[in-house]
Amino acid sequence: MKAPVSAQEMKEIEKTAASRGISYLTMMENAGIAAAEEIIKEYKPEGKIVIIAVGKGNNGGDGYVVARLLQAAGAMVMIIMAEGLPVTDSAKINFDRCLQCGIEVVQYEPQTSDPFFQGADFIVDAVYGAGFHGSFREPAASAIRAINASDAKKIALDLPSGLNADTGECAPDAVQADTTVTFARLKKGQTTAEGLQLCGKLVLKDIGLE
Ligand SMILES: NC(=O)C1=CN([C@@H]2O[C@H](COP(=O)(O)OP(=O)(O)OC[C@H]3O[C@@H](n4cnc5c(N)ncnc54)[C@H](OP(=O)(O)O)[C@@H]3O)[C@@H](O)[C@H]2O)[C@H](O)CC1
Ligand SMILES: [K+]
Repeated sequence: MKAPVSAQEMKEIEKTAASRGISYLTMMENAGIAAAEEIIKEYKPEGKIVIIAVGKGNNGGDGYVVARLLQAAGAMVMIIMAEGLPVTDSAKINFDRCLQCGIEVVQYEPQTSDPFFQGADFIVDAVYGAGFHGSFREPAASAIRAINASDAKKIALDLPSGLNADTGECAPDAVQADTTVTFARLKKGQTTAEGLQLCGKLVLKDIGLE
């Protein structure tokens, strides 16, 4: 198996792939397809309630792709934005695609959103991935507490939100995942005992970068 990488090393691998003609949008689509395949195989979400919690970066972008694919697979999907609208180009495109598919996308608001987290069969954690640093700030902090408080099975994309990709340091209240689907390479933070524990079952998926 290839060596685990830091967030910066992952960015370099993505940059090299981009220079070979794989667009960032394709990388995001491949990541979403890989995660959705694993969720469908492992959890059979057809007819189940799936809440996708998204951040504003590319991890959130992966979440928008997963939302579209799980809806196509027959799940009842709703997206909750924990940090507002997407800010990266690829995430914005996938946000628009979700709207075009008629997927409900709402802003996290504790009173209305927490019951959705409580009633979900599955929660996909796409709030933060390799770009996370520091500690949680509101409103994401409350959304992440609600995710952890839910009995739903939790699937994290790339890393559980709150796990530092480089150091394995875990923010207080970091998402405790049942399964983490990580893309292209393991991240260094997933090799520490605490980081690995937070990931639950860790699944590495090739997304065609190397
Ligand atoms: N590995 C691959 O080949 C691919 C990975 N993809 C996915 O992209 C993410 C990494 O995306 P990135 O946009 O770099 O980072 P994140 O989405 O994890 O988060 C970045 C945003 O979150 C903000 N942030 C970070 N920490 C905090 C915090 N403590 N509080 C509030 N906000 C925070 C950050 O803002 P800053 O300006 O403060 O840095 C960003 O806005 C990777 O994990 C994969 O899931 C791609 O899909 C392509 C293929
Ligand atoms: K995540």
